[in-house]
Amino acid sequence: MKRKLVVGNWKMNGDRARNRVLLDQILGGMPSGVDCAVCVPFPYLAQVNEILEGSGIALGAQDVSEFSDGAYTGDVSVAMLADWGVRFVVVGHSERRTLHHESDEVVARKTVAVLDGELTPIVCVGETLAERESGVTEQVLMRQLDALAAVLPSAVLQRVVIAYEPVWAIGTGRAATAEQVQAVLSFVRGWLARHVEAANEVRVLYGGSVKPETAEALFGLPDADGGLIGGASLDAPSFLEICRAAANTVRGA
Ligand SMILES: O=C[C@H](O)COP(=O)(O)O
Repeated sequence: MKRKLVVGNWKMNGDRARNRVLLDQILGGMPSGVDCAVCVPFPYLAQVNEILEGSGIALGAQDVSEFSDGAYTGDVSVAMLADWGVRFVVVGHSERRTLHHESDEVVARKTVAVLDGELTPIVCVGETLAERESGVTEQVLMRQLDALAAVLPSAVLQRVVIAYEPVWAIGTGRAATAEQVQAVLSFVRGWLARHVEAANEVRVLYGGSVKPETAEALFGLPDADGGLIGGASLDAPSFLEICRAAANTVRGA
């Protein structure tokens, strides 16, 4: 059974002093048997890279430009992220899709850029509450995933991490039920089976109000390979407990 991956997405939170305290606590309690990354705001990449040096916890970013360089004021390229030791890049988070109007095609092009730069994209997909209630969850996921397959050959697509994040569960305290999550993860796995050679090797994460109390049940689902954690990743005891839950689901299997 593959190790689970737990990724903390700090979103637009933190400052140098708080980052140091949070990471010292996390580094002091990180269990073995789980892969872990933290995706931090751009200004803190250098600081966090230095703190994480040699720790086994990977550094991640929360967005990237689809372009390699040039007149793109305010944007950050894949090469710049790699320069600071970044290994994972969240792409197409629903907050960027909504607040920055990122289309499926933009998300796909950013994913290509990340893969071209030899980093690992964590591509977020998920439906809104209105879409779920209208019964079009699978169509939405299919559209978001098909946009990736349109620009990525199968062998390259194999290297993405997919994060299923129902928009209605993000930051709301209302996590999807285990049944709801497994149904969608299995749909994603089925899509992968049609597009890549080794669908079971691709990591598929769940994100949306994951808490220490719900982590083990969610990560223990047949198609879950870990989680993308927002709010709870800012609290070291909660994040560590979520990481332990991820490690336990593998040990107990
Ligand atoms: O990237 C993380 C997700 O948006 C989940 O955030 P949350 O755990 O605060 O609901």
